[in-house]
Parts: sequence; C-alpha cells; structure tokens
Amino acid sequence: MRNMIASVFVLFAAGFSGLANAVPLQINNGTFSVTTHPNPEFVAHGPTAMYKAYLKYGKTPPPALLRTVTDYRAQKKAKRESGSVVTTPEVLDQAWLTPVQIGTPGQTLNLDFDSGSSDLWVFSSSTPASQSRGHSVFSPGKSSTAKESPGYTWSITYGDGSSSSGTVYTDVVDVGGLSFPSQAVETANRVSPEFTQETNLDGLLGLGFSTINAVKPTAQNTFFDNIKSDLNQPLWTVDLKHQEPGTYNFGNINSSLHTGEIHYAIVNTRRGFWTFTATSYSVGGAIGGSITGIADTGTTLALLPTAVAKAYYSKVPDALYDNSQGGYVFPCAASLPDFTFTVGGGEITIPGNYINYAPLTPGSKTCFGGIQGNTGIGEVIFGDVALKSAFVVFENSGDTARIGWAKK
Ligand SMILES: C[C@@H](SC(=N)N)c1ccc(Cl)cc1
Ligand SMILES: C[C@@H](SC(=N)N)c1ccc(Cl)cc1
Repeated sequence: MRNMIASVFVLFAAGFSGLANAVPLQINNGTFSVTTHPNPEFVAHGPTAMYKAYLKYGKTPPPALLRTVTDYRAQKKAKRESGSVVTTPEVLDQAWLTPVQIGTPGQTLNLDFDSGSSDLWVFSSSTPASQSRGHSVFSPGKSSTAKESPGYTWSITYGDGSSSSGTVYTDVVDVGGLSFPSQAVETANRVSPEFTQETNLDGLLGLGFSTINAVKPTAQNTFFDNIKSDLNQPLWTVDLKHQEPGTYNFGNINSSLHTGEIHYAIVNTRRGFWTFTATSYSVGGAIGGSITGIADTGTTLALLPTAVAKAYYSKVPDALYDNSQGGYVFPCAASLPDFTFTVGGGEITIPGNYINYAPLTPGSKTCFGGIQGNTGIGEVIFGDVALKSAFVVFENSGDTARIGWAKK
C-alpha cells in the first residue's frame, strides 16, 4: 500500500516540477485528476505487509517469526556482498583447509576448497565412527534449519582414487560471513581410508562448475554459484602461501594481496573445470610451448604434460624418473631452477624451492618433485604448487568465465 502511495507522490511531484516528460495536470474549475499506476518494482509479500501493519498500527511488536521472514527479505535486498576467510595448509602444503559454518546453530567444519570438483560434502553423524574418528562431523539432527532432500544421493571418486558417498540435506552455509540459506550439504555415509587418515579434513567445498556436481537425480549448485548473484563481483580469489596461511575471498578483489597486474585468460568450462591455456613456459632460459590445464586448488602438485616435466628435470643434476616412486626424484641438496609460465600475457614464476616438494620419507636425502608429469591422469593440473606462486582470480560472469593470475 505504502509503495502505491509513494508512486502516486512521485507522479504528482513530477507533474508540479513540470518535467518535460511528465503528464500535465488537468486543472478544471479548481479540481484536478491524476492517474496512478501500480509500482512495477513492487513484489507482493503478505508477511511483509503484515509486518509493516504491526509497525504502523500495532499495539504489540511484530511476532518474532514474522520478523525473521521479513528480515531475510530485507537482508536479501541488502547491499551486494563480499566475504573473506583464512585458509591453513596441512603439513607439506598437501592441502589447505578452511573453516565453514553449517546449520543453526553453526557447526564449524574445516573443508578443502576444491576448484577441481563441485560437491560440498562433509563427514557427518551418518559416517561410521570407524571412518570419522578424529574428524569434526556435521549433525543435521542438531540443526534447526537442516532439511533432508529425500531420494537424493551422491557418490564421488577423485583422481587419486579416494572416494566418498551419501545423502543430501539443505542447510545454511556460512563462508567468511557470506551465507546461503539453502545450500546442498552432502552428508557422507561412507568415506575411503584416504579421507579417514586425513584427520584435519572434514569434507570438501567444490568450487568447480555446477555442471559436474555428483548429486542424483538432480545436480546441485556449488556454494559460489548459489551466492554469486549477491556478490559485488561474480568472482572468488585465492591467495595460497608456501607453508603459511592464505585467504579465500568471495565477491571482491583485495588489491593488497597482489603486487603485479592481474592477467586474464579465457576459461573453457566444457569439462566443468577452470581450464585455461598458458601460452608458453620457460625453464632456466629455455622456452617451451603452450600448456592447457586446469587450475585446481584441490590437487597438491603441478601435474604437467610429460614433455614439460622431462624438460624441467633435464635442468636438474642427478634428477631421474623413479618408477617405484611414480615420479621424478632428485638429491634434496639439489638447487632447482624456477618454472615460469605465461598466462594472459603476464609471467608467473614458481620458485625452484617450491618444486622441492618433500623427502621421499622423513630424513631421506632423496626428494620428490613438486612438478610431475601427468602420465595416466588425463588432466594437466596446475595444482597448489603453481597456485601458491600467484594471486588467482576465478571469475564467472555467467556467459564468460575467466581466470586471472598476478604476482604477489
Ligand atoms: C581434478 C583432480 S581431483 C580434484 N581436484 N577434485 C584430479 C583429477 C585426476 C587426478 Cl589423477 C588427480 C587429481
Ligand atoms: C582425502 C584427500 S587424499 C589426498 N590428499 N590426495 C583428498 C582427495 C581428493 C581431493 Cl580433491 C582432496 C583431498
């Protein structure tokens, strides 16, 4: 009702201010009429009308439930949003884990934000204790806002052979102050031993494209796809750091996190990954050709075309491909060359010391490389070893997706 009055006023004011495009008032013998139109922006919402009536006429304050319904609408219209959260590396930078609040009251789980997959799944009260020992779990029964998605199931096997599966709820998920009220939360009924053993990891938050979400019978949206329309900008950024905490941001680019200009490349979303092309690479001054691969926060190493890995380790004295280890190894004392790749016209350099990934076993004098060939993997993967050398922008404006890389 108030909006109707407002729109009449606007028309009225326009008339008096004589705006060229206003309808002139007809004033005949001291009377006049003015036409009024319903406000096209107005969206009828009973509870909000009731809430306003309580505020205007009520002897008592609006009932709490009415307030939550209208607050949600008010918040939904709130200014466009952004969020920031710290992410912490596991030992040897194997994966980075980020606290996420799920349900009401919020249950905090540490999730692996993974741009190489598109499911948000968690250890849950339905995961057998023998598999969830040592993990935080999500208990939908303790969340007043959890809703079961009957008949929905999921099952995933990752590239390294680890796997998990279960059923689906929707609940509020909060990442760095950004919350979505009905995020699909995939609860695990089972997880493979790799997940059980990784006790800091309580689940994954997929940041790939929702087209490869594994929920049956209906694929669900990722957290990013769900909140994207509320964000200042349709993007998220990652700033992983070598053996120290970094940040994930949603909705804005924090210019203090990078020093160089951001260089963008177009992303091919056909496979559901952030697939892009580096136009060239160089090792110790030798220039190589283009590399097309995926930017994958969920994979530890850089798994590059076998010819590229071979070219790299040809510059490392005493490096060899060790079949028993499944990759290139070298003396831990070796000084490794940098690996530079060009993307979007800008150069990103992976420092040699990031490519000395770790001793084969604690104390061994033989070390395993952070760059490996992608033999038998089917993807070329710019994993954490590459990502932690840059500030990276993952932008999806809807019709085009881009990835931006900057020095930091
Ligand atoms: C795309 C990643 S898995 C992930 N980031 N969810 C991947 C695929 C295949 C192999 Cl062999 C290793 C890793
Ligand atoms: C449970 C671990 S196993 C591992 N750290 N390779 C895992 C598997 C797949 C992804 Cl995408 C992320 C983490």
